[in-house]
This record gives sequence, C-alpha cells and structure tokens, in this order.
Amino acid sequence: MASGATTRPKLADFIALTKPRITLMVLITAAGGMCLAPPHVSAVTLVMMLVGTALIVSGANALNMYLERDIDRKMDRTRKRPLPSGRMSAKTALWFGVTISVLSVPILAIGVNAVTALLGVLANVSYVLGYTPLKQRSHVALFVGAVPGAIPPLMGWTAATAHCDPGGLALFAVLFFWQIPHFLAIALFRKEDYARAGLFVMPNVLGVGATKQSIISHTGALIASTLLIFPLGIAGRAYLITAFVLGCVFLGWASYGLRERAGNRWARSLFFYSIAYLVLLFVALAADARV
Ligand code: HEM
Ligand SMILES: CC(C)=CCC/C(C)=C/CC/C(C)=C/COP(=O)(O)OP(=O)(O)O
Repeated sequence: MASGATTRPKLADFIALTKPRITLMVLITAAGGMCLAPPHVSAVTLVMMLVGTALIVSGANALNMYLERDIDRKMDRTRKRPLPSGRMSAKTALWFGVTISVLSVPILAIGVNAVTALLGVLANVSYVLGYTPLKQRSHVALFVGAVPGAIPPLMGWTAATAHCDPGGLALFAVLFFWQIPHFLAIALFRKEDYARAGLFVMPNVLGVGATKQSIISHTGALIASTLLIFPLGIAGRAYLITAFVLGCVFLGWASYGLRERAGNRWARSLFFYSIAYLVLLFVALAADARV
C-alpha cells in the first residue's frame, strides 16, 4: 500500500485528487439546473451553490481516490495519480477529502438551503460508501454510481426552488441515463485494464454484445428524458430540435457499434461524443430556457 509519500505533495496533486475535469462538468450541470428553475436566484446564492457543490464533489472524488489507492496502482489509466505514485500519503488524501466534504455542508445549508445540502450529502455518501466499494463486487455498481452523478443538476434546481419537483427530476433522469452509455463505452475500450484491477464491468461480466445492447437501450431512455423537458415547459422548440438531433446522432453512432468489427476505436469515439453531447445539450438548454 502506498501510504508513505516520498515527496511533499504539490498543489497540482491536490487538484488531481479532485478529478478537475469531471468536477467542472458536474458544475456545468448544477449551474444548468439552477438557471432552468422557475424562480430567479441572486448571484450570491449562485456562487454559494457552485462553491458548495465544487467542494462536496471534489471531496467525494478525493475520498474515492483514497479508498481505491491500491486498485489505482493496477490500472494504466490511474497509476500516475498522487496516491499510487507515492507523491501523497493516504492520510493526507483522507484528511483533504473529509475536510472539504464537511466544509461544503454549512456552505450549502446556510448559503443555499437545507434540501440542497441534504442532496449533496446523499450524493457524496452514496458515491464514496455505495458505488466505490460495490465496483469491486458487481458491474451493477454503475447504476448505483449514476445516482450521485445525476444529483448535481437537481441540486442546482433545488437551490432555486427548495423542492424536488418534476423539472428537477427530469434533469436528474437526463444525467442518470447519460452516464450509462458514457461509462459502458469507457468500459469497452478499457476492459483489459479493469480486469487487471479486479473491477467488475459489464463487458467482462455479461460480454461485449450485451454491453452494446445496453448502450443502445439506455441511449434511447436518454433521448426520451431529454424530450420530456419540452412538455414540462423548461425549454422551447429550438432546444427540442437540438436535443432530438444530438440524440439521433448518439443513437446512430451507438448502433453503428453493433457491427462485430466495431472495437476500441469506435468505443473511444462514442465516449468522446458523450462528453460533447452533454456540453451541447446544456448549451441548448441555457440558450432556450423558458424562465
Ligand atoms: C457512473 C457514473 C460515471 C462513471 C463510472 C464515470 C467514469 C469515467 C471514467 C473512468 C473516465 C475516464 C475515461 C478515460 O479517459 O478512460 C471518465 C471521464 C469523464 N467523465 Fe465520467 N463517469 C461517470 C459519470 C460522470 C458524470 C456525472 C460526469 C459529469 C457530469 C462525468 C464527466 C466526465 C468527463 C468530463 C470525463 C473526461 C475527463 C476526464 O477523463 O477526466 N462523468 N468518466
Ligand atoms: C454532489 C456530489 C458529491 C456528486 C457526486 C458527483 C460525482 C463524483 C460524479 C461522478 C460519478 C462517477 C461514478 C464517476 C466515476 O468514478 P470512478 O471511481 O469509476 O472513476 P475512477 O476509476 O477514475 O476513479
């Protein structure tokens, strides 16, 4: 176990511990949720929501890296992280993760509201103590991990409304379903890496064919949930058309993968498309919001 650091951790190592690119994307979905909710909020509430969410997500990511420090050493993708490489001690990562997670709670509870703080705690705890250990036991962990991943846009919504009403829950559904093809594409092109680390992912448990089918069915559910935003009155026709086109491209590319010859290159491109898709979907939502 890499518990003793060989060098003093640098600022860059603390930043790496927060998974900054994923955290940034999570913040985009949280800000989106807040902008789409009917009541207008003050700039102070927006800043408090973003700071509190950034801290609670970063804390969750740091604690995930603390718990997975031995597993991360076995995977090509993760072996250069601060803990497996020995640049930071496990104790430092644990304290950093706990401190910023705990600090986020009063920021969200006092600066935003109790419902948003509660959702943040639920997401942090379910990611760290639910999804993270389950990865070592079952490929179903993905569906557990998709719950905390879908909570931030709902937190943005409740920051404005203080209620989990249909609009916020529709955004939750969009993020929930988006994560399934997002991760199954990764699991396909990294299946050997996951097998080496002893982690359960769908391609290694149910097979590549079943995984491709699952990508298609969940992309279908994703498209349905994005279209639901329109009748709920959250965004207008321009959004509806954009969501439909983006979704058709997603489904088309996912279906192209059903060919036997579609391998890692296809899966990697689907993963990259999933990121571009989410950014463009939220741009369309923000540009055509009905509030
Ligand atoms: C069950 C849920 C999720 C799982 C298991 C998952 C897993 C992963 C993994 C393993 C990578 C690294 C891919 C690689 O380079 O090989 C990744 C990348 C990424 N994920 Fe996810 N993810 C999930 C949810 C989310 C959520 C909720 C967001 C944000 C809304 C997100 C945003 C991103 C972004 C932006 C990247 C590319 C940047 C980077 O690799 O650091 N993911 N994801
Ligand atoms: C408000 C709040 C706390 C929200 C949680 C948001 C969050 C952390 C979303 C990411 C979801 C997720 C399962 C990522 C992959 O983890 P992984 O362990 O599979 O990734 P890794 O293998 O790269 O460590």
